[in-house]
Amino acid sequence: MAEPILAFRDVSLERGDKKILNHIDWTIQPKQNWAILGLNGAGKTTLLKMIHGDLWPTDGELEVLGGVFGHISIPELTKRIGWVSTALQDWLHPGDLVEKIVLSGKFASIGLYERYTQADLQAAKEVLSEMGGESLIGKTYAVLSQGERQLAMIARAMMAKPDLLILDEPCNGLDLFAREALLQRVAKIAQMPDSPALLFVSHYTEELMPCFQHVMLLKAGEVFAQGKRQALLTDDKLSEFYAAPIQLTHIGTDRIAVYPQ
Ligand SMILES: Nc1ncnc2c1ncn2[C@@H]1O[C@H](COP(=O)(O)OP(=O)(O)OP(=O)(O)O)[C@@H](O)[C@H]1O
Repeated sequence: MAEPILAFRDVSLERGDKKILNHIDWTIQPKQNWAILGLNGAGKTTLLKMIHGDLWPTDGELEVLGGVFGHISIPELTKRIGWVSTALQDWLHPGDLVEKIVLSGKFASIGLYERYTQADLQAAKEVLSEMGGESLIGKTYAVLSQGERQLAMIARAMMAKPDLLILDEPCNGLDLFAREALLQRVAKIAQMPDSPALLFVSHYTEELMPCFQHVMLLKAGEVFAQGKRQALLTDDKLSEFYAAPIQLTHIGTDRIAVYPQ
């Protein structure tokens, strides 16, 4: 059997006397795309930082892209992981051209410090166009809308041809239509023949596109439930998860929205 994209084996993380993540057992198999839902403070960002090698387990074993922490080079690992989050945007240089920001993804750098060729720059423009951002070529990052910035971030992540693409609340700050466009883009990436494994973190069930067939419900640092979306995105399971009465609305045939009752 092919090696998993990642495997948490009884992983915990403590800071002082606080258990931030508690006995996490979770495996992503190749060709699976996962979504993580959890309330504020559930531990989602901490979990992602662990996958990216920014935080290490205090207990248990963590394997990512075929390497077990403690036996792999973290800088080599992070080159294989694309990361899209609005937090990352604060680090970018707003005066840079969008295509150069996309190209920087190849070198996993903020700004361009490595030598690059015109062919590299052309490849960055092609990735940007492939992601639906052709009209952004030649613009500086500073003038882009939030939706356009997120698209550029996705192109930047894809530039490195990652094996795993983490989308950490990528719809933050997007209007209804920009959000839907971004979600459709994510669904298209999932359909690409050489698509990376996708890991999508959100607070909102309506953002979980059908390409996310697997879901983890994370609650207070523990896996409340994990598995196929049909089993988890239900009225009963989600009201138990949120410990509150909810109203669940179907959107089309395969998406749902949830509101407090
Ligand atoms: N270094 C740390 N020391 C102590 N507590 C921490 C540390 N880092 C995170 N925490 C706590 O761990 C919990 C989980 O934080 P985390 O940021 O992972 O949650 P989250 O699910 O991403 O939340 P949000 O949806 O609000 O972004 C929070 O209660 C947070 O205060």
